Amino acid sequence: MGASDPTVMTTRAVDETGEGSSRILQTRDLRKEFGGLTATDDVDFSLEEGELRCLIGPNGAGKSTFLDLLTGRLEPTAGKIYYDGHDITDLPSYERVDRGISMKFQVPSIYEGLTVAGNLRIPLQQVVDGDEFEARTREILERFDLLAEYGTVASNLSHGQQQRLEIGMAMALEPNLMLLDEPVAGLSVEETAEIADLLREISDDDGVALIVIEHDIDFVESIADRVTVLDQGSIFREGTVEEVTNDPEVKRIYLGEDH
Ligand SMILES: Nc1ncnc2c1ncn2[C@@H]1O[C@H](COP(=O)(O)OP(=O)(O)OP(=O)(O)O)[C@@H](O)[C@H]1O
Repeated sequence: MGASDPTVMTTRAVDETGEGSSRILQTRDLRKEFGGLTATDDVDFSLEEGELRCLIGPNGAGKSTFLDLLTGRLEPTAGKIYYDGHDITDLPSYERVDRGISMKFQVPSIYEGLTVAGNLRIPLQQVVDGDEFEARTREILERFDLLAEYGTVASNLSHGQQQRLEIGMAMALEPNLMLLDEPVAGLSVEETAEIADLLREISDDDGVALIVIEHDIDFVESIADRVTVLDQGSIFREGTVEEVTNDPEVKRIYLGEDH
């Protein structure tokens, strides 16, 4: 996609009015500089509703910076972010959350001193009335296989359970787009498979679009609809898992020749 491509301009103009596009997210020339370093280099990215996209790339490629721009944790140096047809570039994080963008960061952001149910109540109280509260808490805990841990203090959960709780907390907000930074880092094979199943379900059954940053290429292969490869702040390749993992240039910069 180039800035001079007239079809891109037309699609985006329609998108801004919210008409006729199934894209949940688009960025336009999105740029982030840190001093003299360009971490995000004029990125044009788009994501369809309900799509599960993995973001891969070498260390320092700009993956976390890109996600932080989408969440509003970082302000872009230039460029635009469109969500559901609307320009959200200048919206603060909490308004993005209100509009349906949920985030799960690399470092678990659960409250370790609260019980599992207590953690879930924090996002739930933003969306559910008193009457439904308890039923909805139990429903989510059951779905994320945590009902037996209802009263457990979160610091006593396994790492895999903590990750599931945090994804459950993100889902409690009934998002349309969920952003996850390395959700299976440090998990066992079994725990990783559980998270893979959950993320596929969230995309397939709930119709939530997901962007998942991940280094574990086997995990990427098991979940992604499409993959975006970032390198030096730019989109290097985009395609199906097969297209991307079989690309000799991607193998060279990222996967290693013998993958
Ligand atoms: N707050 C910051 N101040 C200065 N430079 C930063 C800051 N955050 C990131 N960078 C730099 O921006 C570049 C992109 O970093 P980023 O963390 O986005 O990459 P990444 O692809 O997520 O890497 P990794 O896979 O190692 O997490 C790196 O060169 C990094 O050192």
